[in-house]
Amino acid sequence: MIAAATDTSAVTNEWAMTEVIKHPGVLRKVQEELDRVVGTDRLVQESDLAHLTYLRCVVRETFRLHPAGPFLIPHESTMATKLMGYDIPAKTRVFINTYALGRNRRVWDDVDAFRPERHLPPEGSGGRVEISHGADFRILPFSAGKRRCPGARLGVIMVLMALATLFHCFDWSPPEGVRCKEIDTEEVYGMTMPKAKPLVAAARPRLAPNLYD
Ligand code: HEM
Repeated sequence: MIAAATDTSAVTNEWAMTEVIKHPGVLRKVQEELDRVVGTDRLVQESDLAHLTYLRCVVRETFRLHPAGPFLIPHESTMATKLMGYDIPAKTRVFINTYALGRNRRVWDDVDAFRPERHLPPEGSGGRVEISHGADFRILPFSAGKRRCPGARLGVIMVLMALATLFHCFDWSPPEGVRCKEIDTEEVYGMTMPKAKPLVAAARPRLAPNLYD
């Protein structure tokens, strides 16, 4: 339970930080939105999160490219079934490849590009960006159905809150001598899919000093 809650959130945060720092244009848009929604004279609160549309797109895009659970938890079919022409006998061990789902060229264009804008709801629709699978099941960061992650709502809040605070309070850049586009995105497969090498980045405060007390 503790690993299911902490490792998944930490891995997601590190991937989101990596992709945003690698793409300074995205960082600028995230910070513009934070300054517009939160302002610069207070810290982010949980009630702000629903209004951070672009940051929600960043998290959804992070889940598309770097799902914390690349093969979910193995499941077993309880009865024989047919799926897209394939016979699946009862008691078959089933793995759901969420990594491939997020990079499926029949579903997504420009699959390797980190482009949060692709998740923006149509202009004027007032739609909220769904971070879980939503109605279209095009990503499955928390799985779906009866064995779906029971901590999904909390997980989304934890990830959004951490990222919003880190991007609101600090400017971020790669360490001296490294260019943004050189930040590596090598991953390691396992129960979760962390970065192969931890992200190293420099933080500079961007709010008034009294907010850091
Ligand atoms: C960003 C954060 C999180 C992500 C991406 C995530 C993702 C997942 C995924 C993919 C599964 C497997 C579901 C399946 O295979 O069908 C899972 C299961 C689970 N998660 Fe999460 N999770 C997150 C946060 C949390 C939190 C905060 C908690 C608890 C407070 C939690 C508790 C669990 C538990 C108990 C299971 C096992 C459920 C079962 O087997 O029935 N998770 N999670």
